[in-house]
Amino acid sequence: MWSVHKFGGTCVGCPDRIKSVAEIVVKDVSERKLVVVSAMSKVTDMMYDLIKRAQSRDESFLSALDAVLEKHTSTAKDMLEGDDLLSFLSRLHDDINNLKAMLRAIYIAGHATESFTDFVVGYGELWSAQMLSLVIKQKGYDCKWMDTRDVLVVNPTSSNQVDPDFPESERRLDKWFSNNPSSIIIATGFIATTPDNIPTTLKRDGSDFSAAIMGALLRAGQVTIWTDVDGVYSADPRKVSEAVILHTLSYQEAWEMSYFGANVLHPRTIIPVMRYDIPIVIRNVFNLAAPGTKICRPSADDNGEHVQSPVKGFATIDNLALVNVEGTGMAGVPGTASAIFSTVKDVGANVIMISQASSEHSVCFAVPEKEVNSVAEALRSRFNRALDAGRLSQVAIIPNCSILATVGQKMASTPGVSATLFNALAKANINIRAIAQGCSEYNITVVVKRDDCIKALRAVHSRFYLSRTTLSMGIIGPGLIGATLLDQLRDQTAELKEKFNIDLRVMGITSSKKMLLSDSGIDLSNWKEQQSEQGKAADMQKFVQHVHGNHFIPNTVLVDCTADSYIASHYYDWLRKGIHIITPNKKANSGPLDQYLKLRSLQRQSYTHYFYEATVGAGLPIISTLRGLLETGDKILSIEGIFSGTLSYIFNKFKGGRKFSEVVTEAKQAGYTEPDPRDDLSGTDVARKVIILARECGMKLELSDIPPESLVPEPLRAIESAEEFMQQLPHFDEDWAKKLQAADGAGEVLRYVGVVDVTNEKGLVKLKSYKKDHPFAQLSGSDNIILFTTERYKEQPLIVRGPGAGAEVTAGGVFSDILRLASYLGAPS
Ligand SMILES: NC(=O)C1=CN([C@@H]2O[C@H](COP(=O)(O)OP(=O)(O)OC[C@H]3O[C@@H](n4cnc5c(N)ncnc54)[C@H](O)[C@@H]3O)[C@@H](O)[C@H]2O)C=CC1
Ligand SMILES: N[C@@H](CC=O)C(=O)O
Ligand code: NA
Repeated sequence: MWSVHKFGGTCVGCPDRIKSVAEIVVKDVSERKLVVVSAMSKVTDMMYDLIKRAQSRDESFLSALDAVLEKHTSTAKDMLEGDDLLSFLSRLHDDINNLKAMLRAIYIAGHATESFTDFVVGYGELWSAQMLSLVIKQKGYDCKWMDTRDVLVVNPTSSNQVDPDFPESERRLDKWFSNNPSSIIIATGFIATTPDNIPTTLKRDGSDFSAAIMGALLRAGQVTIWTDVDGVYSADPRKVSEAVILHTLSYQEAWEMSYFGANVLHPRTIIPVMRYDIPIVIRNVFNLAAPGTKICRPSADDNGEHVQSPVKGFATIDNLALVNVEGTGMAGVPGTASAIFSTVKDVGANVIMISQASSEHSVCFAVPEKEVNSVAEALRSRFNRALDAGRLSQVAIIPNCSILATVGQKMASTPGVSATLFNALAKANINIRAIAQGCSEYNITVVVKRDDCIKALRAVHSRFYLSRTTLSMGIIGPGLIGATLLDQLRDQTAELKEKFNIDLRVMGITSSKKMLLSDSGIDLSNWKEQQSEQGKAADMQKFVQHVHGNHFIPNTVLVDCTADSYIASHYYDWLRKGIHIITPNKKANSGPLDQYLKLRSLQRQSYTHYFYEATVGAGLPIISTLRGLLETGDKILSIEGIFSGTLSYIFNKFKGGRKFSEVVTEAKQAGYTEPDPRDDLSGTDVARKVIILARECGMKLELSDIPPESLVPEPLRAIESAEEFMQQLPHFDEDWAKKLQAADGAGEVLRYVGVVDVTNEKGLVKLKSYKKDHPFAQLSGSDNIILFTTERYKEQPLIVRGPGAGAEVTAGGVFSDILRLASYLGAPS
């Protein structure tokens, strides 16, 4: 059984490499071996350059020819010795003399015919084949070299390609073997002959094609294509760093991948071997340990890939434009498509993909960008009358497009593949301009904006191949909650990556003064030092652009850990850009009603997520509980509770002769208060939470509809800074002591409560006294308690209770929103 190998120009680029190739050949234990070689790297270009110089009557073709001679002489001297060296050099000199004469003729004529050119460039292969065969012979093996022009017969076709004449080539091959019996043959790639014995070449990717034809002629057991990569990747590794080597591909898959720009093999290469089911193996000459990629007929246990995916790989083509021919006069008119595409053919443009909906009102197709204007012009002139009469409404061009092709033989008959694909694109906020899938189902092609292409490629690759959900995160406001969140992320990201395939990368952290940016993810163990040493002046626009513009991660989330309404005013714009938002900041949801409604309606229409569980009850599941009730059809009657961790703490601790101002200071130090504690004491923070829940229930309330009972002493309300307020507060301790005594005397406790009265469409926020056995009186620390009275929970309300403020629980609530987002985006649960 024959084994065929092909080594490209880089594999035989210098003496050492030629020696390693010889080593690989002799180590192949196959009974008989045929090795196809290209010219040494750069030599084919040097040969074309000789012709160019001679044609333009430039005498320097002589010195350029000397350089060719020198390259091969020194290579041969480095590897060969004795008679072998002498015979090679003597033949080389004869060849160079012949070339000199040929080039002189071209110089005189000022022109080179195609066959003359093919003859000249083919010398590179003749020399590399001879040198390799002599190196193998010197190792003590029987080895012959073959000028493939004696064997391989091809017919040129109209499209600058050639069709092999298999029967004639087979006949000539048999004859060649009877004259040159040997178990190792080194054959020239790229070159061939016409049936009239005129030298020709196999045109583009010729040497791979030579190897495939030889494989077919010999009915070889395998054709190995040696190159400088470990095999075929699931996507271009320069664009997708997580791309993996595919162990097997079917012929059709390899064909589709290579058509779509993946550097696999020219599709033509596959045809001859496919006919006889001969596997092609792509291997790395510089990494013999890598098994490579085997292209073959799929076997029953084909899916030895480490991830069982119906999709094998992804490829892209850039620099395309779509042409859309549209109009009501096309439907049901036979010949329209034929007229469109014959016009495109007349322009000589190549149609890369076609899509037509069954309403027949439009035909859309992709062509190379550089050809689109002439295509559109030709169509407008061809359909001039139809356009004038309105039967066609337009011939439109959509420029700057790219194709993303998803390839896999197992996609056929696997429902859900396209849904997953489109879902991954939707989640990365990528708009699809056109779609094509043939009924062979090997390939789903989508057209996207060129600027989106790499992001699209990464989104679908990670969805199918790695099922790893990668999030690019930007943290705004690293104060108490933000910094605690960063600590929690630091401690948990490795585990999330390993166990759940969730890859969280903080690409930026910004305070109001300084921002720290990273291209691959900030090391969270010392972000504070990095921020102070490398931080740049904060600039929200640049920050967002950095975190979102990073194309190597398909999804972006901004985490707003400020209490700033200015930051909240950006949410609309961010969501529109496809950026997900997570926040404990209450300002957006309790701000002006019209802006809130606009934000929610945008979010509901898009695939972008906005989560804010920590805005009410910090980490306690308040928003999610309410959502669960509403979405399952329960009817909320009222929500009542203690919503302020700060006020809960204050009234839990304000007893036994303690001073009011002291307890407030403690709450602030414990991290329960808002950045300005007056937001808590004034009841505004509770009013905001009541508004958030009321709006969640569909009530259209403004913050001004719920005037809270303020606990901020009247004279301190106008004070500028929070610090000064805290200094002045002790002056009012006596007033507070009296209030407390009054309640205590009545056997009651003070509690600051909020009520969402859904039945009467009202909200209420006030300080109330409760009997000491009331559930609200039983709390401790910063506990919140929230009672949901609903149709289903009417007799006994549904109660959520627990600490409702503080760094760890709040950051934990934000973190769990981040993980919810990851799971919405496809992370495993
Ligand atoms: N502390 C708690 O227990 C809870 C807090 N929250 C909310 O969490 C948010 C953060 O609270 P804390 O961390 O306690 O406050 P904090 O004052 O410690 O942190 C806020 C940070 O945001 C920064 N900041 C303000 N404006 C900014 C801007 N325009 N750009 C960048 N950074 C800016 C501040 O400099 C500060 O570092 C607030 O919205 C608060 O309502 C929600 C639930 C509980
Ligand atoms: N300051 C707030 C923090 C949570 O929203 C509170 O005290 O509840
Ligand atoms: Na919550």
